[in-house]
Amino acid sequence: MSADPPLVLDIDGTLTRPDRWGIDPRVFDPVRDWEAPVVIATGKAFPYPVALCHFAGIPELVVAENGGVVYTGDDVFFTADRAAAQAVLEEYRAAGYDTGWGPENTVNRWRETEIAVDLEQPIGPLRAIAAEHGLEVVDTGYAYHVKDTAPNKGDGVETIAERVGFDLADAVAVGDSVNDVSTFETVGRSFAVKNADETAKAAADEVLEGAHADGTLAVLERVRGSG
Ligand SMILES: O=C(O)COP(=O)(O)O
Ligand SMILES: [Mg+2]
Repeated sequence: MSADPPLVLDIDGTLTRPDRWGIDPRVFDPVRDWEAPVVIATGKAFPYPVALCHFAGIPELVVAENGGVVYTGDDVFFTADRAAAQAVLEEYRAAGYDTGWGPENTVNRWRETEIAVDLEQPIGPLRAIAAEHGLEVVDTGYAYHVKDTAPNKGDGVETIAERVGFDLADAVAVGDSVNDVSTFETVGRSFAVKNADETAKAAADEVLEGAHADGTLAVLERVRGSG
């Protein structure tokens, strides 16, 4: 029997339940039993994917903060710092807005290279202030990410592949939004779940019939043993 291909999985919209929030519990078993590296590549802050790997019982191979933080299991790489995004937030606040997460939010508490803003907040002034600072705002459908333009998930996945020693051409990625496009461009086979945004759908090799974890689980079943 041939080996499983290396996997690159996004979290929100990809491993989640059809009602958007929370990991679909059905993904834990196939991910834990996967006989190849599984990389979690997310826009969420570093502790979230680390905890997901921990509780799933798999090695911690993590691209967090849209590529701002990369963890190979041995080394942590930071490809941006938070200062510029923090300055954008201060200016956004001075203009009368805020992140929308509340005063003691856990969304940004451990975020080291970018700032996330709730989708309910006005994006116009956020984009304008970010642009003045040379930063971009990425809308994942789950948050606005104020970030340096350089980091992306795909480069992070490449760093992990080099360190762990797998071939990117063999890897399979599943994702749902614009922040997964760089991943899709980096791996051999890419899949967008049905709920994916138009940018992710256009970049993927294939758009799945299943939404959220339904789509992802179907891919896992299909590519298992095909590596
Ligand atoms: O943090 C977000 O906005 C989305 O997270 P994701 O990249 O895991 O989908
Ligand atoms: Mg996502």
